[in-house]
Amino acid sequence: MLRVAIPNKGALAEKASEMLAEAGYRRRPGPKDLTVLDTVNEVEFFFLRPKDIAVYVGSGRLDMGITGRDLALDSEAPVKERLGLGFGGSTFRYAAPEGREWTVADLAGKRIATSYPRLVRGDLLRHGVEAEVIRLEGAVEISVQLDVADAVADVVESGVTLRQHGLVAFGAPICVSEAVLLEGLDTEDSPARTQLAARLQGVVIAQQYLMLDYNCPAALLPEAIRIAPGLESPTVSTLAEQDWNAVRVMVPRKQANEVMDRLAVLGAKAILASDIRFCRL
Ligand SMILES: Nc1ncnc2c1ncn2[C@@H]1O[C@H](COP(=O)(O)OP(=O)(O)OP(=O)(O)O)[C@@H](O)[C@H]1O
Ligand SMILES: O=P(O)(O)OC[C@H]1O[C@H](OP(=O)(O)OP(=O)(O)O)[C@H](O)[C@@H]1O
Ligand SMILES: [Mg+2]
Repeated sequence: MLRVAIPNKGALAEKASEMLAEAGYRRRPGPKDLTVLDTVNEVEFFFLRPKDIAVYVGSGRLDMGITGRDLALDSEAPVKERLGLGFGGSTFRYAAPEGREWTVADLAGKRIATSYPRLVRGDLLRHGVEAEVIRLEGAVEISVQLDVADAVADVVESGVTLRQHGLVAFGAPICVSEAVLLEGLDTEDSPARTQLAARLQGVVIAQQYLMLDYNCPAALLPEAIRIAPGLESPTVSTLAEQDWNAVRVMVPRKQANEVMDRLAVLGAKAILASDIRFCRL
């Protein structure tokens, strides 16, 4: 039985559970259940605090886990990323009161509030900066106006919370994060482990790509394929109308409109984009 940790609450919990349900795994029956046994797929899920998940996986007591890359780094647990899951995206950044140009070197001798103390200490060490790291549980951005800290290091998603508290981010991001599927450093693949990773990858790709269908004069096909080359090679079939082809190709969701515009300008017709629900590549 594969033992897998899932966030029980917080920013990643709902999407992690939804992604596993899309991948065909059993849902948690109630919001307070701490374990779910999926006997069909030979997986037992443990619903844990996202901050603790890398610790459990690193200890070898659990085989895999879903949590944030930034949380896993801060845990310093011996784990590695098997797969990026494409949600829970954020950056982890220094920020300080607006009105002057800050650099990381300016943090020397300052008090820095954060919920990710090990991540911050490691980064300060790399920069050769000595500063006091103050560990807070949350609402870190308020610590500067309450004079508990001079600067913060925190998760930035939209940047709204920083702006609301008169702070500006500076320096390169300490971490560019997303939700990840983790496993221990020395792990052997089992059918259940390979299946979980492959199914989740199928959902990630299905969410990141669209299926594009279009009709195209045969003479324009090479140029059309240059515009949308697909993951491996587009499927090309012949239409009843002479010298026309029907083409089917996967395109990244973010580029879909631009690709459709370019195909239309080229002379393609009946360009249709549709969702992909699941896939195995
Ligand atoms: N807007 C956001 N706020 C907080 N965390 C976010 C956000 N967007 C993405 N994340 C990611 O979610 C993870 C934090 O999860 P966590 O459950 O600790 O969040 P939380 O909502 O702050 O929960 P709690 O406040 O109960 O600790 C990190 O990996 C972080 O990068
Ligand atoms: O850039 P933004 O979109 O504003 O998001 C980032 C903010 O959201 C999170 O706080 P959360 O609501 O989780 O509260 P917490 O600080 O108590 O964890 C995070 O810790 C930042 O404060
Ligand atoms: Mg939080």
